[in-house]
Amino acid sequence: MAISRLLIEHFRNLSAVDLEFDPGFNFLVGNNGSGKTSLLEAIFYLGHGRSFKSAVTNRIISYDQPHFTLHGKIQDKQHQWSIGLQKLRQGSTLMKINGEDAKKISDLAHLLPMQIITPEGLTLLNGGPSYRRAFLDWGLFHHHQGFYRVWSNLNRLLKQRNAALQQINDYSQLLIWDIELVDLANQVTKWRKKYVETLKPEIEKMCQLFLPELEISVSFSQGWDRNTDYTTILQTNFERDRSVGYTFSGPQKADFKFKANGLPVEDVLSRGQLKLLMCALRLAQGEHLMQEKERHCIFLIDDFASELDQYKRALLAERLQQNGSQVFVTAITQEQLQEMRSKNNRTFSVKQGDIQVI
Ligand SMILES: Nc1ncnc2c1ncn2[C@@H]1O[C@H](COP(=O)(O)OP(=O)(O)OP(=O)(O)O)[C@@H](O)[C@H]1O
Repeated sequence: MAISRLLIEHFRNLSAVDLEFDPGFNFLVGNNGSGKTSLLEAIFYLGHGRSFKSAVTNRIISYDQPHFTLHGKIQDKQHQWSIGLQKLRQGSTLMKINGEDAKKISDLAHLLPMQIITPEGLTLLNGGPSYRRAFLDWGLFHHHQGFYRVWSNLNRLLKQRNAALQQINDYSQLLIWDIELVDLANQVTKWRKKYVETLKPEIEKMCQLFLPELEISVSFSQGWDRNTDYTTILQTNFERDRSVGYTFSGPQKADFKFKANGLPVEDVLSRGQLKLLMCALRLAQGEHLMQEKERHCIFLIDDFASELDQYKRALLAERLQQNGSQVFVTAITQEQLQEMRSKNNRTFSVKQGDIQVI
């Protein structure tokens, strides 16, 4: 999957951009504040319906403009799609796929599997468990067609149960929710466990390459005691859940943890090592998708040079070239990109929101 052309209107400081990309490497070079990250953010927005930087969409729309518009042409070996997304300041979103209205952002997300390697992305390792659940669920979303429906139902049901907990005083009143909740929780957990099992060898291989000096181990916790069935957990936790006002245990508490030589990575690794581990995880997940589903991810790499030494930069470049994905990389100067140069690449200069091919 690759973006061949992208039109952007009123997205941060990118007021009018029309670019044709290389299916391989695309380098974005420019000074601080010129608009490099904004371009990555626009691509990310097209595939997720949200930003990786800001939760408030109105801050992304160019100042004094009523909306932003993104329009992309996407292609794989056999197919081509035209996708569009417009976000209005008063809140509504319009989405189109091949000229037809798209109802759900998940339709766009299916077309554009993406991996980001940005400073914000370090939350995968040093942020809360929700970031690591999102990592696993990203994989399940792209590997299992039915995952999104089950996952959405699970979240909806948990919300309803939490609201009900504040109003009832007898567990029997919750049973109607819990029978369905247990089924959904078990299904999501079964998928997550299986995914971790199949991804683990890929992660180990990639960690050997990027962090050979460390022994990285991964572990999955499902969100409740693994020796007790979820039905029993919900029943026995009822009074506690009622007193805190939400469902304390369950798949909404699952985590996927990483240790280096037996210690939590966020406590012992340097920032550069954390960045390398993040690269290893993102690459492992992208390559796993390619092997299982023959689908290429698009890699968005912001501030590529920072915190990586020359050798590690070359290693990341080599690995990305081998897997044949489309890659977008930002840097302040062209020199920082020396290790990334390959046959297929295009370089863009970014100056105050104006982007030109060099
Ligand atoms: N809603 C908006 N409307 C217009 N401009 C904006 C908006 N939000 C942010 N900006 C500006 O857009 C510019 C784009 O910043 P961006 O993060 O893309 O820079 P960058 O080239 O990645 O810089 P750096 O190398 O410092 O990371 C900044 O100057 C910022 O102040």
